[in-house]
Amino acid sequence: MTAVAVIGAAGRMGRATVDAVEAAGDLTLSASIGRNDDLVAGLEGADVAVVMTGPEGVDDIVATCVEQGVHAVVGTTGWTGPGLAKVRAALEKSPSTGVLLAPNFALGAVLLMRFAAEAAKHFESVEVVELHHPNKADAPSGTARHTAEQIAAARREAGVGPSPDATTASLDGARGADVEGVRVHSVRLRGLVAHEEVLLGGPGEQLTIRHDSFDRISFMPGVLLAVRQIANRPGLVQGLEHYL
Ligand SMILES: NC(=O)c1ccc[n+]([C@@H]2O[C@H](COP(=O)([O-])OP(=O)(O)OC[C@H]3O[C@@H](n4cnc5c(N)ncnc54)[C@H](O)[C@@H]3O)[C@@H](O)[C@H]2O)c1
Ligand SMILES: O=C(O)C1=N[C@H](C(=O)O)CCC1
Repeated sequence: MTAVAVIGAAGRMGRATVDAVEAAGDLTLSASIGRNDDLVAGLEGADVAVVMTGPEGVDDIVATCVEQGVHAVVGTTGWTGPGLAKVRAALEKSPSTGVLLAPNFALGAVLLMRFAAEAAKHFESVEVVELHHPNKADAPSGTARHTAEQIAAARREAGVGPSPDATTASLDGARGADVEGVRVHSVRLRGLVAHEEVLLGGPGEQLTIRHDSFDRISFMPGVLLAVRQIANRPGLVQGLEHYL
């Protein structure tokens, strides 16, 4: 049995993860850890931690997991740069521990990113639109950022130039955020869960690739897959696509 601690257990994703772990015959829930709980005590006896907190302080949480020798499956988005350096430093001292940073655990979203990177080599224009519930803390979504990065890398490798754009925006933000030269637009709307569209344009045609998570249950097969595999994947891995 793999013992799993869920960090951020009282949140939307944390609750779904606790239910999924409890329903899995080969996993046991060793701790449900909330904001005011002692993290180190909560990690005692855990093989894997699933981190589903907000972005604030998540670098310290993941570094603590690594220091305790507990593999970390991290769903939290909206943190990059210096935070990641902290995690890398912890991993240097504990190289057999695994950390997976997965901006999206839904299989369909992982496939959307793969298809979008392939398609973006063949179209002049590409932009990303992400649409989420209004309680989301960060923008752009981690998925949209990861999608745009993969699109940018594929276009660079294929020698495709920037998307044509003669517009001068008269208001800041009108053209969205620029992620490695790819425009990313963030919508926050009551009623939504997590959705993304990649719009690709060429002369006389458009291809739209869209993924919808209507329920957080959509993320759970990916979370469980990661929990089951992470012991065999030491070091830092970014993106669930590397586990598929
Ligand atoms: N990777 C994915 O597939 C995926 C899917 C959905 C959401 N997310 C991301 O997961 C994160 C959580 O989303 P949510 O909708 O569940 O948010 P949420 O606000 O509902 O839940 C976050 C929870 O974390 C708790 N928390 C904050 N700091 C903590 C700490 N130091 N220790 C323990 N608990 C702490 C909060 O009290 C809250 O209960 C976000 O970053 C979101 O973008 C990722
Ligand atoms: O609900 C959220 O918050 C989500 N966040 C992730 C992201 O930022 O990409 C994945 C989808 C849901």
